[in-house]
Amino acid sequence: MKLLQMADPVRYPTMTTAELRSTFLLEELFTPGELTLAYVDLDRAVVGGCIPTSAPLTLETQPELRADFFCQRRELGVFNVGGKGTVTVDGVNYELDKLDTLYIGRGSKAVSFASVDAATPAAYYLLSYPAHAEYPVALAKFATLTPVNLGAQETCNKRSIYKAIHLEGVRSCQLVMGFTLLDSGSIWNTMPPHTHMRRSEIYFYFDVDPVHRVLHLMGPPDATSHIVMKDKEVVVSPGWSIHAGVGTKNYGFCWGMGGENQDYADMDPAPVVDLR
Ligand SMILES: O=C[C@H](O)[C@@H](O)CC(=O)C(=O)O
Ligand SMILES: [Zn+2]
Repeated sequence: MKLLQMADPVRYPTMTTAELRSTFLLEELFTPGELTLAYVDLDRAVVGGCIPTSAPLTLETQPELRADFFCQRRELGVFNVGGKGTVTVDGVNYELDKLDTLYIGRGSKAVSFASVDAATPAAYYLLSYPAHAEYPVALAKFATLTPVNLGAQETCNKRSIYKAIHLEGVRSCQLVMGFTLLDSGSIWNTMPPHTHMRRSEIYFYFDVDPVHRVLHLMGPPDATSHIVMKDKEVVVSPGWSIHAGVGTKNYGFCWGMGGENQDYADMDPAPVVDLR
C-alpha cells in the first residue's frame, strides 16, 4: 500500500505545490480491473478505489496491517459512483446502484466486489478506519436517504447533503460517511468552511467532468492553499485544516471522517471574512 504521511501546521506553510500534492492528495486509485489501497497515517485511514470488470475483485489483507483479514480490526465504508454492482460479504450479496453506500463491520472475513455489466462497471470508493466494536453490515440505498438542502443559487453553493453512515443512520464504530451533490450551476462546497479538531476528514470528488477541475481549499483559515483535483481523486484534511472547494462546473463528493466523535454538527466555523 502507498503510505501517505501527514504534514503538521509548522511544515505546511513551507510546502510547494508538488509537496502539497504528494502529501495530501491521492491520485490514480481507480484503474479498471484493479483494487488499489493507500494507508494514511492520520487516524489510520485506509482509502481505496475498485473497478471490477469481467471478474470480481477480492479485498485482501495487506502486509502493513499485520491482520489475518482486512476487517479483522477495522470497519469499511463502500460508496458506488459507477454502474450497478454486487458486493459480497461472507456469502451475502448486496446490490449497489450508483450512490448507494455499504457499511461493512469489523469481523467480516470475505469481501469481494463485482460489476453487473463490465461495459458499465461499478466504481467503488473505499474508506476504512480501525474499529474497537462490531456493528452489523448495512446497506444505505440512495433512494432511502433524506437530503439536507443547503446553500443558494445566488452564492453558487446550492447542494444536497446525504448522510449514510452516522449517528442517526447506519451505525458504526468511528466512521461517519456521506456525500454531497451540487446543483447545476452551483460550484462551491462547504463555504463558509470549518475545521473540527475532533475528527479528520477525507474528500473524494466524483462526477467531475473530464475537462473540468475542482480547486480544493485546505490549511488553517488564516493561511489557505489550494490543490487542483480531477475526477475520482481523494484529498486528506487534518483537524487543523479547512476543507472546501470550488469547481469549474458542478460535481459531487463523498466525505468521510474518523476520530474522537461522530457528531456531524461538531464544527468550528471559519467565517469567509477571516480567510487568508
Ligand atoms: O464535516 C462535514 C463535511 O465537511 C461535509 O459534510 C460538508 C459538506 O458536504 C458541504 O458543506 O457541502
Ligand atoms: Zn468537515
